[in-house]
Amino acid sequence: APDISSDRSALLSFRSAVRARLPFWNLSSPTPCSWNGVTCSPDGSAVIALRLPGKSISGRIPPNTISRLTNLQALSLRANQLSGPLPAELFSSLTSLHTLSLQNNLFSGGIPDSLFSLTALINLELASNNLSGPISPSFNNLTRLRTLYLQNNHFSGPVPDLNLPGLSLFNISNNNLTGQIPKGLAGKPKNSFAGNSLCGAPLDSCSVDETPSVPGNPPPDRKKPDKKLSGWAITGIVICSVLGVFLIVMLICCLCGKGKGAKKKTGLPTTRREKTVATTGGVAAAARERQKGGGGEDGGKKKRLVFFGKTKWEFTLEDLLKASAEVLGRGTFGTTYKAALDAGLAVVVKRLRDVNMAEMEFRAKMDEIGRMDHQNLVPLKAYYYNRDEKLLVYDYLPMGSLSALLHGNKGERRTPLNWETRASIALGAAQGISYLHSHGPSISHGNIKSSNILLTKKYEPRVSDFLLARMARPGSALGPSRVEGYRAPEVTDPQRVSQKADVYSFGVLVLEMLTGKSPVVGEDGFDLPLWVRSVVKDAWTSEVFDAELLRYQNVEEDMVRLLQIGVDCTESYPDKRPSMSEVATKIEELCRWSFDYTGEE
Ligand SMILES: Nc1ncnc2c1ncn2[C@@H]1O[C@H](COP(=O)(O)OP(=O)(O)OP(=O)(O)O)[C@@H](O)[C@H]1O
Repeated sequence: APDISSDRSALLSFRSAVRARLPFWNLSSPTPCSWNGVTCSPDGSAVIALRLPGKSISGRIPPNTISRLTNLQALSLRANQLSGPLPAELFSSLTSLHTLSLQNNLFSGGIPDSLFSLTALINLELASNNLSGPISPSFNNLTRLRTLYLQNNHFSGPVPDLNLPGLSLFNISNNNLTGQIPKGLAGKPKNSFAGNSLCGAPLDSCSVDETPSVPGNPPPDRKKPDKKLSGWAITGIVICSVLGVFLIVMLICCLCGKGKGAKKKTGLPTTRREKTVATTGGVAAAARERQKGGGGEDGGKKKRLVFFGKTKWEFTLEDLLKASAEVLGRGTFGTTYKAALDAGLAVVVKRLRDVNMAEMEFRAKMDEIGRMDHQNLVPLKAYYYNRDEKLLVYDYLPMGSLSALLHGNKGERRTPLNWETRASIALGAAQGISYLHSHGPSISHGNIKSSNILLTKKYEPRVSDFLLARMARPGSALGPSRVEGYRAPEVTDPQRVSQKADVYSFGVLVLEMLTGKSPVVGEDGFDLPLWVRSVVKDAWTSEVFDAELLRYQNVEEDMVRLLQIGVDCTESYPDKRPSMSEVATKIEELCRWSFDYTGEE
């Protein structure tokens, strides 16, 4: 029979064996049921869940501690520094486990067979460790499995044919897996398999030599020892590539030197972050081309940039054309460049594509955008219009976008965003959007997402790209894939995004900031608000937060409050969503409460 005092002593042995930042446990209490991270059965007779994510627990899981919690149904030790082999001892004793999360640790070696005896398992998360060896077909024993996360490890060999009807969240990306994806997994999203040497649906089909030669054969277990490249071959390839790139660069330089003034088909750089060769300037070449060619009727005033606000320094279109440009990316409305003007000033130029607006209408629209003036918006500095070329000029924000910060390279040089910064970014963005909404019920941003939240050096947010959504030609680039994750369910026409739909997108953004998960996961239909709701419903709330946020102790309750705001904003029915100004007020209250936010610079 369950005995809470023996569970209590098991927890205490665990606690003394790990010198971790464990939460406060009131040791004078006779039962552990009120201890932080501990959940008991309703009658208080046994510990059924232990959740200690992000508590700096390192080394091996101490034997004969957690394994004595034999009624445990949920165990999360994710985002710690646990190492050594996966705890086989634990798996053989915790037979009631339905959720096991050991994600983001340093476990190594293979998966012990005892794991496959945990037949009650529903959620299994072993991602982001150093696990290796094959993925065993014995996963088929875990017939109730709904989540299987094995990504970011070193698993190798073929993918077994898994026949688990309930499996909805599945990811084996970024391993060393090879061969053909079994038919049973063909319906899973592409991203689940990325970063391996796999072929077959949903990825590209296997080339002829990779498919079985006799029809009906099982998928080949591709053995490719002969395909391995020797160190010398790799060195050769690297040297050739470097030489190749060098030659191409030289060639471009020569062409540009000769071609000054001469017409080139296009001066636009094509690759991301590619620097164009000075003076032929990326934006320049194309714009100049159009001016001379199609835009011949333009004269006088029409050639000028129209400036807004108090600009200390006005530059001319010529200055812009002379500047060297760097492609920042291709967005919904065209290509975005960073242009370095003389005197060390940098601006961002958006070359609009697919905008077929009459001149009057376009200029009126620009005036409307140019009038928006708020500390949390990226102001439109200037614009240029002629029939074939429309340019928008903004300030350049050197810290880049929130999206890049959240999902960009998680290398060591990167400063993780702490709770205070994230909450302040959410607040500033809410205030910026709320300011836009205050200009009338028909005014909405239309394209709220993390790549449109730019940051200053002090990590203050500036919302960009506002009011542009309505300019996209119907059916043009505002394609579903890029914005889908943020788009409210009722939106059918991306040109008509209501304020309540903005609130929905903002809610997704808040959930993105808290979970660290990108809502734009591609064609796999991952729905961030739905996922957060399902995890919260399972009373598993602390599991949703980004591992980086879990370092910050004592703010979990505040994080849950912000999470609730994000959940409220993403209600399916627009009328149930709060207004943007309500959201801004709530987040401001939360910031004042959580870290003495004063609202002053
Ligand atoms: N003013 C700016 N300062 C610094 N980086 C910027 C600025 N404006 C845009 N960027 C960055 O340039 C890249 C391309 O931006 P762009 O707006 O063209 O595309 P997007 O934001 O990905 O999509 P969309 O067009 O739908 O908004 C993005 O990474 C964005 O964060």
